[in-house]
Amino acid sequence: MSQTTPEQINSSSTDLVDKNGIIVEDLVFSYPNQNPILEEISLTLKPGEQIALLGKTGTGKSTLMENLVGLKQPNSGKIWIQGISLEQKNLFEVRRQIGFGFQEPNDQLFMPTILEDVIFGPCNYGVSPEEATEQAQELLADFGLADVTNRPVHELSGGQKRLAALAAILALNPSILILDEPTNGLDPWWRRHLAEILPELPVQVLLIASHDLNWVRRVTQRAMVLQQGKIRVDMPTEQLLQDSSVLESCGLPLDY
Ligand SMILES: Nc1ncnc2c1ncn2[C@@H]1O[C@H](COP(=O)(O)OP(=O)(O)OP(=O)(O)O)[C@@H](O)[C@H]1O
Repeated sequence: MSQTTPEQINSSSTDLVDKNGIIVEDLVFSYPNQNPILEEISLTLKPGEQIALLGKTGTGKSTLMENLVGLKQPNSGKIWIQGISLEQKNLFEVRRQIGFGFQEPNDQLFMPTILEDVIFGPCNYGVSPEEATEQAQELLADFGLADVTNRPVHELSGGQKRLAALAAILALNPSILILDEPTNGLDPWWRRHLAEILPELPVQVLLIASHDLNWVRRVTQRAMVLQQGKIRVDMPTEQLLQDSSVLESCGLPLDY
């Protein structure tokens, strides 16, 4: 069991280490002047789990993930990340734990070059520029981007931007990794390589939203399907992908 942080000691009695991983209780979220897109969602993602978040286009996967990382505020409900209640006063500490990959890398890369993007987070958390630069260059080389580290972001391909965004996330050594459609724009070699490296990362919880069902099968053991505001299916990924009737009923035909 990990050590209790000062935030946990100072927080209410419910913010205890037994809420490690991700815990969501009765989360409701709606966009302004709309019916809730997420309705009383409760879930527990335990340390050690690798989970797929599936669902038809527009069901709210990105919205749920953005709630989990504090980018959107639920109408009601509670979220704990690694035992820390997700609320304004804890946001800096919680965000330190989480790596979040946006569906659109352009939403993430905001510095003139990808090298600056990758060193931004570590420097923000106190790593020296020299150390951050050395680590960033290694990470970018690992992602096949050594030749473009100083090129303006807008000159990179879609796949290169996605890999650079992933390098920027991993530079912070997150304990929770949440990725929104991480294979979009990647060629088969990189899709396979990601399938190999993601499960080996030293993260406690890996949560991936994807429409790439066969890829998800290689990376996750548990799959949740979001449908009409609720988690309708929560079962082993392999079992779900062998059950065409459940997949069809969730609007997720395997062959397309
Ligand atoms: N800023 C916003 N304001 C109003 N509605 C929004 C906003 N962002 C998303 N939505 C709506 O919320 C719903 C859920 O969107 P979301 O992007 O979370 O779905 P998704 O499951 O991630 O979809 P996809 O599989 O296409 O990525 C959609 O109907 C979308 O149009």
